[in-house]
Amino acid sequence: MTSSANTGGTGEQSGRTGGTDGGTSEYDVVVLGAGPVGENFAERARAAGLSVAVVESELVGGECSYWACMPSKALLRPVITQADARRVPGVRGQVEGPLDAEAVLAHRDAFASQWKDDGQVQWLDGIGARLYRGQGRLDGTRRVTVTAADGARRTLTARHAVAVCTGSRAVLPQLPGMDGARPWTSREATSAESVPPRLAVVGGGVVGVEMATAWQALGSRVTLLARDRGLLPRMEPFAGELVAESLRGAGAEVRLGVSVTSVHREGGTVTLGLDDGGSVQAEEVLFATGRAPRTEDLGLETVGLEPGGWLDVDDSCRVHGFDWLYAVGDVNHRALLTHQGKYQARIAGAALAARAQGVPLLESDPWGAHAATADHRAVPQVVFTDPEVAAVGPTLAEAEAAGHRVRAVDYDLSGVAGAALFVDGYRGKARMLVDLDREVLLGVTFVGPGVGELLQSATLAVAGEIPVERLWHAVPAYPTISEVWLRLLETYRG
Ligand SMILES: Cc1cc2nc3c(=O)[nH]c(=O)nc-3n(C[C@H](O)[C@H](O)[C@H](O)COP(=O)(O)OP(=O)(O)OC[C@H]3O[C@@H](n4cnc5c(N)ncnc54)[C@H](O)[C@@H]3O)c2cc1C
Ligand SMILES: NC(=O)c1ccc[n+]([C@@H]2O[C@H](COP(=O)([O-])OP(=O)(O)OC[C@H]3O[C@@H](n4cnc5c(N)ncnc54)[C@H](O)[C@@H]3O)[C@@H](O)[C@H]2O)c1
Repeated sequence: MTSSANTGGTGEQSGRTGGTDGGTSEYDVVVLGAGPVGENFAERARAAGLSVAVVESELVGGECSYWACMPSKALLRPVITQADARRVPGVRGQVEGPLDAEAVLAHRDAFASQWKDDGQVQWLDGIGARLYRGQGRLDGTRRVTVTAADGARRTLTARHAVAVCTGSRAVLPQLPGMDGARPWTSREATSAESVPPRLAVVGGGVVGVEMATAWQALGSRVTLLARDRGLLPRMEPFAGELVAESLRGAGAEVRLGVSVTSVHREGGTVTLGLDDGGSVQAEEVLFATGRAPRTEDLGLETVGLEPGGWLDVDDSCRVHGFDWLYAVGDVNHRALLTHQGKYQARIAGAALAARAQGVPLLESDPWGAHAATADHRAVPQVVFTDPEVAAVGPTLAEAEAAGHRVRAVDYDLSGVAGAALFVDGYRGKARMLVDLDREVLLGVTFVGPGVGELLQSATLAVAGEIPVERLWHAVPAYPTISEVWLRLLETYRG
């Protein structure tokens, strides 16, 4: 740790500057990528008194702020509000018309900060981290080069650590015709400025179902094409079933078990060839077919790692085989979620600080301060569709495959007074998984309107390993949707 860092300064020590070679600067920590994860890692390192350089090639705030969480949820919030309101007597008649798409898109633009990062740059400045704009690449042990847009290069060296927080990007399948098809990825789906008359969505994962929900409600005729037998294949099957039913009810076409074999654009129309011999036409096509790590142009080969792959890490998010290289957030493929990446940043930041201070033994046991245990045991996720899906921990199939003796306890949410009051004709389902050997919960899934805000109660139960006997004393308020907890526990206890 440097003395300048302890006073809250940037701790930078500069070498030569000028020309296209901007010289060398030294910091305790160099962070590659200023998405939510890089920002949080930088903040933790600064809080520990370490000097920090952050390198960003696009916008400070990352994918999440401009092309993922923020704009997608700003698009979806009006959709869900309208759908809920239409199910409440006395309100229904007041919200019958279509959404005001122009206003929704403007609301989205505001939540994406008009794709400007001034606010987040100011925040970085406020924590005393130094921002370098440009493409960062590893250049051997503890060295990073930064190439700015004008080609100017400088070198940063790290006394303690380099943290790779470069996130992920959308993957496009290699299909005949893809080159000229100008498909949407999640970036266009979250930032488009007008509503296409018809939108084909390929992929039934989270991006596919959320964007199908948003654009159908904004006025597109959506065809959702999923190659799996159900939507949201990584969640409990009833989640995808209820979301598919609702999308169809909203007017979208949902086709399951079908693969796209070709894509062809002619003028304003794109035609998708399907493996069942059929075809689909639309003005735009979104490929929501998963993510790849942003590691292909990162200089990984200079430290003996393969470019283009996910970076495998231990529970402190340190790359296997290195004592100075961390990989945090999407890029390590543990859980591709903002909140989980930020959690990793808090854990990895604490581990880095302890190591920098020479602490001899880290708290690396499960649930210790330096082990991102929740990544394995308690990852929460909300899918912002209508109905919402909120889940934490493994599904029944995953728990059984992992060898747990488990009982799934199901409850129809329409039987809960708070749910019936929430909207007319409430449709939803809850499942909790009880580990029969320890009598604690392994996982919980809720599907239904308004369940997103219930999820933290389930996360507390799972991460806290609260015994079922004690949960019995956690009395849910009447008449809220959370009374489903009582019903689940009653069902379990018989
Ligand atoms: C449409 C969509 C919706 C989503 N919605 C949600 C949601 O509701 N909730 C949720 O929890 N998660 C959501 N996610 C996932 C979430 O966006 C990611 O998990 C999160 O952005 C990961 O953060 P990160 O910091 O690891 O990476 P990113 O946000 O991808 O940030 C990485 C940063 O690194 C920069 N970078 C990359 N390479 C370099 C380099 N060589 N040099 C310098 N800088 C570099 C990039 O420009 C970027 O700014 C969504 C994803 C998508 C696609
Ligand atoms: N609300 C949220 O928390 C939220 C929202 C959006 C995204 N995310 C995160 O972003 C990540 C990326 O989401 P995603 O939906 O892009 O990926 P995903 O991996 O969740 O889903 C991709 C889907 O595309 C399908 N697929 C892959 N290749 C295909 C092909 N060639 N043809 C047809 N289908 C194909 C897969 O079977 C899968 O169902 C997820 O891990 C998710 O956690 C989170």
